[in-house]
Amino acid sequence: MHSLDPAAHLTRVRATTPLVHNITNHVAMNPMANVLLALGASPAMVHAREEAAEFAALAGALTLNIGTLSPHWLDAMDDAARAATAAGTPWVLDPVAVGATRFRREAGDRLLALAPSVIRGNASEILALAERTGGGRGVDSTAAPEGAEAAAASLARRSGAVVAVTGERDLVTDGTRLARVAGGHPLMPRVTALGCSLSGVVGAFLAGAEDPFAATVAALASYAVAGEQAGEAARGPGSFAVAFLDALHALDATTLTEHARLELTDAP
Ligand SMILES: Nc1ncnc2c1ncn2[C@@H]1O[C@H](COP(=O)(O)OP(=O)(O)OP(=O)(O)O)[C@@H](O)[C@H]1O
Ligand SMILES: Cc1ncsc1CCO
Ligand SMILES: [Mg+2]
Repeated sequence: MHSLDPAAHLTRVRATTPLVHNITNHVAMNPMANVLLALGASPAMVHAREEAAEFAALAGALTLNIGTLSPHWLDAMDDAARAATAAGTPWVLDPVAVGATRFRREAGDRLLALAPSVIRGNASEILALAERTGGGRGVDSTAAPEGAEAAAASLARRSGAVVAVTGERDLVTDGTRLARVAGGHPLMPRVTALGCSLSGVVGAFLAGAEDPFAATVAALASYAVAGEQAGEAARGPGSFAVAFLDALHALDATTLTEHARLELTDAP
């Protein structure tokens, strides 16, 4: 068993069916809900400003995603983040394409100031949020997590959040510890919103977790193992998307322990 024990976190998710409140983008809405259901969580996509704060206080975790943002949604996100923090509910920020436009940069800064528990993005997004470099190609990354280690660690220290950077090999840091998570499959970035959906899965693992760093590593490890297994069955992006839901649903604690490829070290 690994010292981070991802299997214990997966077992908790399955036993508790956490309610995950998501204010996500139009593209991710359906795939993300399906991924969360396949995992064994209970997703709810609730956006209206009139109810976002009230709902966030009921949920086990909240996730905010700026992928297809509008001013009204951003206000709802702000309300939801404040309500989550007041209720002690962990929340995840997914800063989609945060380097691309001024609106996204300002939204990223505004949500970052509300103290997310975890920030999960691709390498270009984390570089843009942390140090205004690494613009990416719209929502896609043009950088690798290896090049974002120092930026992720300093963002974690500055914000108090756990920072997860995904790509071929993911990394997770709380500014002190750094974990690398290998696995997944090259077809994963060929299916839209799998990263957005992963941010939802991180939310599910945060609900009721004592150590958000270990919970985030467990979420990414579960995704990596399911992705690897789906890749064996897939013939392309279409069949991969279906196989991935099936693999996540079938994933059990023993398989996760056997197949998770984790490295734990000190943050730079
Ligand atoms: N080349 C790759 N090989 C293996 N796994 C990968 C690869 N690229 C991405 N992944 C995996 O795909 C998942 C989504 O990460 P990615 O970095 O593509 O998110 P993203 O860019 O935010 O996606 P999106 O915005 O489309 O939702 C992660 O589990 C990551 O480990
Ligand atoms: C394609 C796309 N455009 C805005 S959000 C999104 C989903 C992947 O981030
Ligand atoms: Mg993304």
